Amino acid sequence: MISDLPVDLSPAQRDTLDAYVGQLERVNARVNLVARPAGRADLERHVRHCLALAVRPFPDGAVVVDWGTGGGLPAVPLAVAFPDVQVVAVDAVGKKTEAVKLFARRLGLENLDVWNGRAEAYDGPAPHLSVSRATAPLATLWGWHVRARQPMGGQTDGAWAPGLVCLKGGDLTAETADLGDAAPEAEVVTESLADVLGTEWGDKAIVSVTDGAV
Ligand SMILES: C[S@@+](CC[C@H](N)C(=O)[O-])C[C@H]1O[C@@H](n2cnc3c(N)ncnc32)[C@H](O)[C@@H]1O
Repeated sequence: MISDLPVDLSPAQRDTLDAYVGQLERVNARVNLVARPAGRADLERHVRHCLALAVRPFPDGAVVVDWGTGGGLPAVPLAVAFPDVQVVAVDAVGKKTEAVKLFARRLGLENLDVWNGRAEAYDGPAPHLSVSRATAPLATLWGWHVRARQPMGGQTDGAWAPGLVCLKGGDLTAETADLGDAAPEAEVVTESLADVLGTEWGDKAIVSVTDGAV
């Protein structure tokens, strides 16, 4: 069973994540969903990475859009961890969104929807929060979020504030500066994953972007 998760999950949720890893491994053999190597241990590592976003809860009832979900990362792990959140997995590639639809059906994830198309043209359920991993620079992600978002109508103590929460790696100086130029009102907070997942994750971070809108 998948271990060392940065969040407490029930045995049933862990079983679902295990089943997801199995499905991803099988489908990835014919549709390129996750970059190789993509053996079971690699895929479990991707799930662990995505669940770092669960260091803070997403508010119950929130719509959370995952821009550029690929094989469902982080959409699927978040839908498993937060059954009271509606997650929408967005990707431009139809084969990928078809695979994520299959996973949602097979895993019984009723809170996971899928939208196929380019993020720039998204007209699915409006996000209160957006998430993303390895898809686009911060300024682009923030632009997609702001164009599509709806107000949450308040903030939940301890939970992520309405806005963008994404997983990033490497030097973020240029990306953050570009976001500042495009959206001077945006506030960026970067948290090292070393604190969440251990020191070997020190080159990766959770980056959250808000602008005071709730
Ligand atoms: C490197 S993959 C990352 C996939 C997944 N988030 C992960 O962490 O494994 C980037 C994904 O973003 C999608 N993508 C890139 N630009 C996009 C856009 N403008 N609209 C929708 N999807 C996009 C690609 O099709 C691809 O599946």
